[in-house]
Amino acid sequence: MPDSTTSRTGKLGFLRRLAPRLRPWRSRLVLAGVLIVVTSVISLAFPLVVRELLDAAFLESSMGTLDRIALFLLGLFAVQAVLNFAQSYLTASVSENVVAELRIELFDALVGQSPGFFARRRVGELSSRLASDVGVLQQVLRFGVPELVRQGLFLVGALVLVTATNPRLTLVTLTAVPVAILVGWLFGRRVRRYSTGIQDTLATAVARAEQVFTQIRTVQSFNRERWEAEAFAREIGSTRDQGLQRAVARAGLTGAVTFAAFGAIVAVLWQGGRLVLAGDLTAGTLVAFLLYAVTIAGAITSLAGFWGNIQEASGAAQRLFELLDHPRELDEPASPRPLPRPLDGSVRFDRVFFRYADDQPWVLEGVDLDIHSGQQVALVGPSGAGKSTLAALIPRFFDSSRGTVSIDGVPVREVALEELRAAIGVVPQEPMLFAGTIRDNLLYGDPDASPEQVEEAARRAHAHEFISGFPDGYDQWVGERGITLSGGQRQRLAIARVFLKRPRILILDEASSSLDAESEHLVQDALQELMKGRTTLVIAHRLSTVIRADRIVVLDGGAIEARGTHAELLDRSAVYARLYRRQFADALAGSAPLADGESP
Ligand SMILES: Nc1ncnc2c1ncn2[C@@H]1O[C@H](COP(=O)(O)OP(=O)(O)OP(=O)(O)O)[C@@H](O)[C@H]1O
Repeated sequence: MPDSTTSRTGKLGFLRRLAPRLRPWRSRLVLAGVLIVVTSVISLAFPLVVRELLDAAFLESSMGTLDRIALFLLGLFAVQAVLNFAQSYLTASVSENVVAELRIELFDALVGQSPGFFARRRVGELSSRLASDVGVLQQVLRFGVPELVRQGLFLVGALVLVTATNPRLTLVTLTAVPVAILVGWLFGRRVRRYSTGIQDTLATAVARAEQVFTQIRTVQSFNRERWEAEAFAREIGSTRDQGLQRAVARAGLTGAVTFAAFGAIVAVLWQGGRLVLAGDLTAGTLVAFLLYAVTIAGAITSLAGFWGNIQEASGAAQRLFELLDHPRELDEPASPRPLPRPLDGSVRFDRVFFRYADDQPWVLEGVDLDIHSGQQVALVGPSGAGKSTLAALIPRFFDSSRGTVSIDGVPVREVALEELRAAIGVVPQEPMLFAGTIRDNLLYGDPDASPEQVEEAARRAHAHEFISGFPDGYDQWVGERGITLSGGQRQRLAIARVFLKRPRILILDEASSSLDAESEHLVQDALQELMKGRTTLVIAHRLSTVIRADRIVVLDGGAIEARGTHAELLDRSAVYARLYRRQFADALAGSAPLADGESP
């Protein structure tokens, strides 16, 4: 899903964006640059030494000179090897650091985005960007850029040296250049197009795999393993096909450029051979010349290959920077207003309108609601009435489109997000845990809590009993999303987590699915304990909750239809009476929740 808001960078534009990230590593880069120059000079000197060696051996028939030059060459290459090693280490250390920072920066940018941002994207795709697009950039930084510098030096150096040796032969060598440029331009664009396609389909495939793994029970219960595997295979197949097309484009690029370059060498050999035969050139000079021609040919080939890499990296970088540049939908206030201390915890909705996007219908239309400090308000209404949406506006998971939500008289938009959210505890309908130990999950509520505090919170949430029953107690491992626990256990851990957070305001979304009577009782008890002394907005699905609440608010079609106590509403609100009648049959049968996911 492209982000239209971001600027498109040019092909080399990403290097400009990377430059500030390279700045802290200036000294290492300069040193690496110096090493590249020195090793390149050694390589460039090689043909000259070879000329001396050959001419000394063959023209002067001097065995001593031959030995000395051979030894000198060995020493020179030993030095070059050491310097190359140092240069590789330096560039690797810079690229590893820069790429790690880029990944961290991207994660920071993503984790600060609103739930709406994630609702519009596939999570697996974002993970893939974080892994593979950044990986492509790493390759270019680590190998591509140093090679670009080295081969550039080879090209210029060798050209200068051959021109000094024999300008006419140089012209023959240079015939390869326009051919290489043309071919590079033609094939390079294709390489980029296929690379972008590969990264995109790979991201889609990874996103699909991730979705399947996290919802494996749904997949298996519908017997869709084969079907999912085939869909995955189709996407991977498309990646493979594009990979092959890219390989063809690349091979075409390299092949054509190599042919042009080596064609030029043959031309030099032919022309130079005639000069040697005519006595205008020594054999040593021709060999030196040939070595330079090979160097030039190699440089042109490498630079063409590098062009392909650049095209690929540019596509990856573009997508990364689009994500990095994506503006936050929820901005931190420029000069945040502090919440009063101590916080009373009153919540007020003032003519609040909300829709999820400009082209979508209103979900909330002019909601006015006052929740006094310490009050328990039950929000009821038919499915889709906007109850969860209303609750989500308090911790600013979304911003109201019009109107104001405020806490103790301070609009939530003007409070620093961290302070705002620290004041609010949320127990969702289906609490999710993280893969880790029970303790890790509880500490999410307060990383600094002592083991005693953790246990106290677990006791108050009626979780200590079952935790103690586990072989590893608080260190028991719970699987991905807490899959190894029962629904009721997960809910009680989620409640304990909020106990540790000690928020002033609570948002509860009651589970609409039924737990067994015992488990239900424990969860209700834990929630009652949690609500004590806190301002609570509970999206109610149970009669008992509604009856206990200080006030009931009936939401219908995005507007408040009625408010009052249970008895008042039975008289006054047709919507409530209807919800209640449906609930009544269930209530007689036990404490089962409402049918159709509706509130009473
Ligand atoms: N992220 C979203 N993007 C677009 N529309 C959404 C989004 N989330 C909810 N909606 C829509 O907003 C409306 C209100 O949804 P909401 O979840 O607030 O209702 P609810 O009263 O909590 O329902 P339920 O009791 O079934 O949970 C629905 O029509 C729903 O389709």
